[in-house]
Order: sequence, then structure tokens, then C-alpha cells
Amino acid sequence: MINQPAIELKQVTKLYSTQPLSGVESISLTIQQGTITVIAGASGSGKSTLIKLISGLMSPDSGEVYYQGKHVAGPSEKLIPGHDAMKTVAQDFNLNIYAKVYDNIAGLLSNTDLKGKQRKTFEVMEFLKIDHLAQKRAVDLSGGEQQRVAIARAIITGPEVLLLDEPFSQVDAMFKNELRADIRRMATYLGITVILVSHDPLDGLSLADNMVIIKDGKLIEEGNPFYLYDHPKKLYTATLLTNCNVLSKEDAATVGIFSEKDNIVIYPEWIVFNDRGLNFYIKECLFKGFYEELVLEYEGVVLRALSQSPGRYKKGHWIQAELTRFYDY
Ligand SMILES: Nc1ncnc2c1ncn2[C@@H]1O[C@H](COP(=O)(O)OP(=O)(O)OP(=O)(O)O)[C@@H](O)[C@H]1O
Repeated sequence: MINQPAIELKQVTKLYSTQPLSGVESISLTIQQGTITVIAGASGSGKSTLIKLISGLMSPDSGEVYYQGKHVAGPSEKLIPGHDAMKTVAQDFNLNIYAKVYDNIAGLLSNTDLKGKQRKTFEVMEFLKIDHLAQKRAVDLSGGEQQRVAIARAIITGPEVLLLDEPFSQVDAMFKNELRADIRRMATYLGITVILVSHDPLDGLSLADNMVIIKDGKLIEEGNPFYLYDHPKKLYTATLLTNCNVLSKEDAATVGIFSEKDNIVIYPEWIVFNDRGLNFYIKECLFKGFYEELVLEYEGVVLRALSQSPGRYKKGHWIQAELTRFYDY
């Protein structure tokens, strides 16, 4: 059910004794049951460490992880590490690559009820649209198909929480959309709480109920993706979620924005072409399909703007553009 905390992290710290120290520090986070949480951050920011801590595959140095109000036991407290209600799909998929898809999935169920085992395996394969691949060896599948088999293996035993480590890293744009839809179906129809980590937050914008931004092992900001995109409290969030322009206060003043803060952020879509704006020189027109990115210059200050009329503006021409919004940090 939505709006019941499934997972709670209280001041969780796990530091590796590297120089400088790395890991995660003092992370407090609440994850509601049946929701999709996307943990986004650059490579090395601590995302994989965080999901290992949540699922009990690693113990925190300090702080506590709770699942449904109960302490999550770490590897030293359990014979088989990992919380029984949680399953992780790691980046390497962990498949038996020379075995058939069917056996990769069915092999996780016991043989006490063979008919039930077959039925359940086909149910899960159908749910993930891989039933036609049942007799193929995993090694002969595409990366996207292997990913689905890995997810099928993870959900066949009915976990309550599914953790996905970089599920979008090896798949093309078309498959990303299908994968997003599958993840949403698992949360909606199976009631699974999904936590996924991605170094590219744009992968998660349309999927996440809650987005968590981490940087250098610290939780920077979290919230609904729409709100985070539109009202980032931190410069880092703005630069991670958007391809924004970041100006110094001096450059901002040149284009008519006055602030005492050091960084002035202007999203490309906040630059509007009308006759109220400054007269910019068009340095570049970069065709992107249904839109164009224009690189504009005004007295040495360069800004990227968007045009939804490809072909309309030309490199070397001039254009009037108004900067309608900004944030300062
Ligand atoms: N077992 C370990 N021993 C020492 N340092 C580690 C260990 N595991 C991770 N680290 C370091 O901790 C930091 C966080 O690593 P982690 O794998 O959690 O980050 P990540 O955000 O998942 O990165 P990526 O996106 O590259 O997978 C990195 O600097 C990494 O080098």
C-alpha cells in the first residue's frame, strides 16, 4: 500500500578506508511501500553502497536500516546475507549464461511442486514478455533480454522490494521506455517497492515517485522529480537534472540579471525569443530532431537556448531573446 514507510534509513554511514574516505555518510531516507525511488548521482557517489546497505548485503558503520519497522540484519548476523524480502539485480545480471532462460528462472523455485513451478515460471516470463525466449540460452540473448531474465529471476520468489543497480546502462532508448513501463507495472500490479540507481537521472525523471540525489556519499536533495526539476534547492541538483546554463554574477549582470550569489542558473527553455529581449548573436544552430539548440552570445556571454522551429534561425544571424527566469546559488 502506498504511504506506508517500507524502508527507513537513520543516519546511515559506511565509509571505506580509502584516501580520501569514500562510501556514504549520514544518510536518512524514508521509502514508501509500493513506490519507485530513483537514487541518482555521479559515478562513485555511493549509490551501489547505499543499495547494499538497504538490502542487508553490507552493514553500516553507524546508523540503522529498518524494513517495516524492524532492524535489517547485516551479513555478519545472517547465514545467507541479504534481507529475505528484498532482491537485487546487479549490474552483471548474475545469470547462468549457458543455461536456458527457463532454467535460469525456474531454478530458483523448489521441486516440491513441479506443476506449480512450471506455471509460476511461465507467469513471470509472460509478465516480462520473455516467454518466447524460454528455450534459448542466456548467452544468446541481447543485453536487454538478459536484463529481463535477471529481473524475472529476482521477482520469481515474490520479493517485496526490488533493487536495480543501473538498469538502464546497457540498453538503447527504445528498450529504456519498455523497461520503464515494466518497472512501473511491477510496482502497480505486484505491489513491489522498487529502488533503482542510475548515474543518469534523466532515465528516472518520468519513472520516479521520489528521486534522491547523492553526491560524494551525501544525500543532497530528494523529492518528486517534477518539483526537483522545477525548484532545485541546490546547484548540483540543477546541473544533474538539466542541461542548464550556469553564469557567474558578473556574466549574469552583463545579460541583465543582478544577484549577489556566485552562480546564476538559466534553463535553456527559460530563454524566450521575443522583441523584449537583448540582441544575441547566433554562434551555432545544433539540429536535434524536433528541436534545435541555439548557442547565443551577448558581449562575450554565451548561453544555450532551445528553438522548437528547426531551420528558422541561422548561424551568424541575430536574434532577440528574453531571459524569463533564473535561480541563484
Ligand atoms: N569495497 C570497497 N573498498 C574501498 N572503496 C570502495 C569499495 N566499494 C566502493 N568503494 C568506493 O566508494 C565510493 C562509492 O562507491 P559506489 O560503488 O557505492 O558508488 P556508485 O555511485 O555506485 O558508483 P558507480 O556508478 O560507478 O557504480 C567510490 O569512491 C568507490 O571507489
